[in-house]
Amino acid sequence: MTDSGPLYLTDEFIRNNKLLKLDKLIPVIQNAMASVSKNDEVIQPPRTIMNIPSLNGALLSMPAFCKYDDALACKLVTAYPKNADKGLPSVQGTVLLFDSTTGKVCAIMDGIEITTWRTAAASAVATKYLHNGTAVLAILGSGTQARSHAETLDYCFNFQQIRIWNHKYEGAQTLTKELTAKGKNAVAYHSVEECVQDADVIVTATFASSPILKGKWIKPGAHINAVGAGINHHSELDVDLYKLACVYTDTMASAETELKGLLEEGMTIEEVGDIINGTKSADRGMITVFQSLGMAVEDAVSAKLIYEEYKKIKK
Ligand SMILES: NC(=O)C1=CN([C@@H]2O[C@H](COP(=O)(O)OP(=O)(O)OC[C@H]3O[C@@H](n4cnc5c(N)ncnc54)[C@H](OP(=O)(O)O)[C@@H]3O)[C@@H](O)[C@H]2O)C=CC1
Ligand SMILES: O=C(O)C1=NCCCC1
Repeated sequence: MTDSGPLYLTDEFIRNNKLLKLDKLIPVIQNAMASVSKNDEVIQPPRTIMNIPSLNGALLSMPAFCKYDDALACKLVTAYPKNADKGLPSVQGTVLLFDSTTGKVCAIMDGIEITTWRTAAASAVATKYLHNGTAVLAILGSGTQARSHAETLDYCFNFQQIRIWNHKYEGAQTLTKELTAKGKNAVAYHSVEECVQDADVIVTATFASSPILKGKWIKPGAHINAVGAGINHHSELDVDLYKLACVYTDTMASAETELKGLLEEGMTIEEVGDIINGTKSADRGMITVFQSLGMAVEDAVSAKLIYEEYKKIKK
């Protein structure tokens, strides 16, 4: 019996062959978020986060199984915030996709495309279920996640204006120019306060280790997708903002450890999946925060989608 070994799909191949298109990815991520909040459909142990302080880096191990998509996978991902100095992405990874019936590895995939788009897709789903307005999008940060969030949220909600702030203004200008070249009404800002004033939807996607976004700047009813993980996953927003808002996350199992600081402040946190499933209802008049942690099941269902799309083009 011959075995040619697992398929290997690079980020470039996934990107060039459009194996992760938003119209297919968003429903798959929505279903994964909903499934997490139904007890029997996802197996996803809290991820291992190995911080390496001497190197200013971290390695995360993220296994998951999703019954609905029959997706069994494990992502290993690193976060090295200073990598831009070396011309490398800050977040890099590899996803192993397994045959769930035998445990055999069927594909090895680079993890940048998956991480980039599944994170933005999760924010889009959260925005859809927690918010009504759609006029102004403000993005804090101008890196990979800022880009994918601009594209994905605009694809879903067709914003009238996209505002960009970055701690280095040149980054905001560069992303603004890219968006303008794609026909968007995009504006770069020097000040966070001005950038988020009257914004309907805000994204924070930075490595900031102390708050960059304050509650007093946010208009009532605005929705925030807090994506960045600096020192921890809740370092970009000030405590006043969390106190003003209804706070949601993707999985409480990870929140117990990764959002311990917020829980210890007495904050109530709920899963977006419960809102999708209709088992809880969102108060849409309130400021809402989706504290995105990132889930292994999102990687698993994205890898499965890529694999299925790959099989179609190879037929
Ligand atoms: N929730 C989730 O599922 C995921 C979360 N993440 C997190 O999202 C964040 C962004 O990741 P990604 O876009 O891939 O990274 P990038 O390196 O591509 O972008 C990082 C952005 O943060 C800015 N930045 C860096 N340091 C600071 C600082 N001290 N204060 C304010 N801004 C800063 C950078 O600006 P400049 O380049 O000009 O220095 C850049 O705009 C990270 O925290 C990452 O860990 C990533 C993947 C998934
Ligand atoms: O979910 C992920 O993938 C990540 N989350 C936090 C930082 C790095 C990647």
